[in-house]
Amino acid sequence: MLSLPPLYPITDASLVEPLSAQIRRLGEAGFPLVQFRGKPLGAKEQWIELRTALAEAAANGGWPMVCVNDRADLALLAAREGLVPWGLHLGQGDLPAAEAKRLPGLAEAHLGASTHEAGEWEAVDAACDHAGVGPFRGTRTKAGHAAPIGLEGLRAGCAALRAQDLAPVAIGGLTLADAAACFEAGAESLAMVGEVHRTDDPAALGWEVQRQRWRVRPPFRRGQGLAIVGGSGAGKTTLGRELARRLALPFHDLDGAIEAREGRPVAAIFSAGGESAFRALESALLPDLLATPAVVALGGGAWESPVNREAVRTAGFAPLWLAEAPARAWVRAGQDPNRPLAQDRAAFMARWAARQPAWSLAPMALAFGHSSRELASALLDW
Ligand SMILES: Nc1ncnc2c1ncn2[C@@H]1O[C@H](COP(=O)(O)OP(=O)(O)OP(=O)(O)O)[C@@H](O)[C@H]1O
Ligand SMILES: O=C(O)C1=C[C@@H](O)[C@@H](O)[C@H](O)C1
Ligand SMILES: [Mg+2]
Repeated sequence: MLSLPPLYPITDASLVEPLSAQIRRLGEAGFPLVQFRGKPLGAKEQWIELRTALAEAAANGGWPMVCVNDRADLALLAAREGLVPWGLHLGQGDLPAAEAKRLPGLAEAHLGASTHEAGEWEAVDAACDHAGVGPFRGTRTKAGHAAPIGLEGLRAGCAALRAQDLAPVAIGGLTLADAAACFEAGAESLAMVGEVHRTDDPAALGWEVQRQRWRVRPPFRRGQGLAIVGGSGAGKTTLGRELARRLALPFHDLDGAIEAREGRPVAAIFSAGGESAFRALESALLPDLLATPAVVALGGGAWESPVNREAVRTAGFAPLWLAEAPARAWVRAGQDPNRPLAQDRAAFMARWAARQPAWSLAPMALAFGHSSRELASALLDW
């Protein structure tokens, strides 16, 4: 099943703040995925805002990922400009997902559907990988909406979607107080409009919703090995060391293990044999670190290799994507002399954007500005 963030913010076109500014602000707050909902604005304004938002995200490591609501035409136009959105969310009356998938540039886009009742829950277009389930309750942000489904409806909808391997997204007037019940009812993610724009601290809201999800569905089992993946400077080594200490498991840092084995720093390995020599060492050493349960922090590029991903899977380790905002990671790792691929900001961001689809195969952990210690505590609070 597709891995989604615990909280999925949606833009609100009734606000004075332009949609592109909302997306920038939510990305900076630490949200990896935001839905661009431009209704009821006209096509011209929606297009300007969408293009601005996608261009800004592209220059910032593909963060946040943007899912376009309703407008396959605008998603297509964006893709034609090389600004392929993360996904496209389609309502019951919009272009069918299977047709949207045929549009040039959108074959890889994540397609979502809106579902409101039995019948719709069981018959989602096979081209989709996630679907909204709602409305949970009546909401002022959507006029003429379907009847509220409440907790029982949500439970039935989520079960039907999960049976089709679709990630269920609860939606419709949700607040923080609903989070635990919605996750217990089977939601993978909570979509919010009102609550996320009402608060003056959306990061705190995102953090609390994440905690609720982990309490209901821990991202790994005690005793199970953990493989932390994500970009350079995300904090994998720091978090990994902290988690290992608290779990009383060994800690291995893949970069550190390579340096110990080779007797020289990462930068020296890169200058002597190039990136390919380093990648070969990564793949050769990783299985040793996965031999017994441990917390393993992978290097920034290690998860791109299908061989390494398969090694983690067959070892029974739980992968965890430390999904940090790339702008924050750059401040920490940028121009570090021992990080050869973190020297030029534009190249760092382009690489981050290219790697994000692979990282996002793993369940994510979001820091929202918290320290590694706080993140470790939240991850173990179950
Ligand atoms: N949550 C956090 N808040 C603030 N600073 C952090 C956080 N996590 C890590 N840092 C700091 O950021 C820097 C980079 O962290 P770290 O080395 O753990 O990243 P990494 O993901 O392992 O990077 P790489 O892939 O290059 O090995 C360190 O100085 C660390 O102390
Ligand atoms: O982003 C990358 O590809 C890298 C990140 C570091 O962790 C090291 O593994 C090395 O510098 C390569
Ligand atoms: Mg590291």
